[in-house]
Amino acid sequence: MIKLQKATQKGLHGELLVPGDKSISHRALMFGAIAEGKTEIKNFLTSADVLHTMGVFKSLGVDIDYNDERVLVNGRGLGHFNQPNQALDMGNSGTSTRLLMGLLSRQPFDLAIFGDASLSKRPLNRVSEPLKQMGAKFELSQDNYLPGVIQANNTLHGITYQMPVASAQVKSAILLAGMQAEGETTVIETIKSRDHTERMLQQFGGHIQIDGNQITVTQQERLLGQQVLVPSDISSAAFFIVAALITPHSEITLKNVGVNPTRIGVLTLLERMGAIIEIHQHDTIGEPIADITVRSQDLQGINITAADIPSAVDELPILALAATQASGDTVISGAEELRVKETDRIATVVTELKKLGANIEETSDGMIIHGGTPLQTKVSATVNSHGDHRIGMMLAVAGLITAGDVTLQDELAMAVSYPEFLSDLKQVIS
Ligand SMILES: O=C(O)C1=C[C@@H](OP(=O)(O)O)[C@@H](O)[C@H](O)C1
Ligand SMILES: C=C(OP(=O)(O)O)C(=O)O
Repeated sequence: MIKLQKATQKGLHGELLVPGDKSISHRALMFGAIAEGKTEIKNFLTSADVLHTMGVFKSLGVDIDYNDERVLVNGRGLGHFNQPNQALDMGNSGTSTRLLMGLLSRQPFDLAIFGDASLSKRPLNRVSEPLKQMGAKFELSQDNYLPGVIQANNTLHGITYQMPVASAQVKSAILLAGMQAEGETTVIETIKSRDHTERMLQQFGGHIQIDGNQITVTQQERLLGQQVLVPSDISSAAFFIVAALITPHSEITLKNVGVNPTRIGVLTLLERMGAIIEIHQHDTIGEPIADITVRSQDLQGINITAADIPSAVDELPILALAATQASGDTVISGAEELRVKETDRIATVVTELKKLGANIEETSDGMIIHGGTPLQTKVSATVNSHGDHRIGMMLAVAGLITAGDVTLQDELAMAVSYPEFLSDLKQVIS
């Protein structure tokens, strides 16, 4: 439990390099492990979720060496893992679980998998169903949840799969299995989700065909170890971008942020709300990177609909906070996916922001935020992350501008994606 810091009259200032991208760090370990030769990863995120992916590969016999400068993965090639002598711990990480169910769906031995209480409530049939159509075998609690077993299996075959839900985890699981399957595997998306798996497969020398929202892979002969530079995580930068926008007299620059077009929904939505965001893009290979500068600014409410959600899915809690300070209403719809994240993020955002005086209502697929309400507590308020890192960080940003004392419970959840968040926040408070 901690007492949240407030912004001063001078606002928030400074330059920050937020940690490496979580989605890309998971994938760099995965591709490094199945490639031949060494993969060196720089600006790797050492947060709890990614360390669970690393732990899984160590249990599977992959030699991984890491220090503050870099991670070195000694790849074993596809299908050359050792049988682990314990169940694989996925912690709190949906990305580890779902991507590894695809990557490990063709192994000569059973793999028991488990996760924490939150992860054990998150649906897995969205990946197990298409993977079973490819020949994979799973035993899951109530056919849908952890704990479970990825059963021994030596053949996979390609499928064509029209995605019923916009999810990069589902798409990636199918592609990672498709790389080990006979024939072609095609995934068709209605709304494009983050494409880090596709980009990294290309970087590691794999074959992939991308035609609009249709992605096809075939069995990969061999992938070769690479140098991977992980951009700073836009999902982490988003907390500082909104903090600067809603705290008077602020100006913050975020360095080397990943601005992959499938991830920048938070920037385009804030721009629709009236924010002026300076984006200075650098030349890079693989993933685009930019320095982002933002100053405090008046915002207006907007409508956020289903087509906007995939590229901003993890940023909706912090966007909801921005909307409490905008003039007019913000209506978020088509966001039912938020109900199956680390918490039901529609319910937790609404419950916790109400404690700080926000005028916000829950709907079945989103929320309505009546903006322009100053955040304040009568005397003091205690808010709770509910064990969800993004809810904890959003509340810490809300605390900056809330009149009255705010205490945050379960702040340690932030370590899932951003262990140094509170000290970085302290650094920009003038
Ligand atoms: O593929 C990924 O790395 C992720 C995909 C998203 O999940 P869904 O695929 O469930 O939308 C996102 O919420 C998660 O934080 C990371
Ligand atoms: C939803 C998230 O992650 P995951 O699905 O990997 O647990 C997140 O980081 O907000």
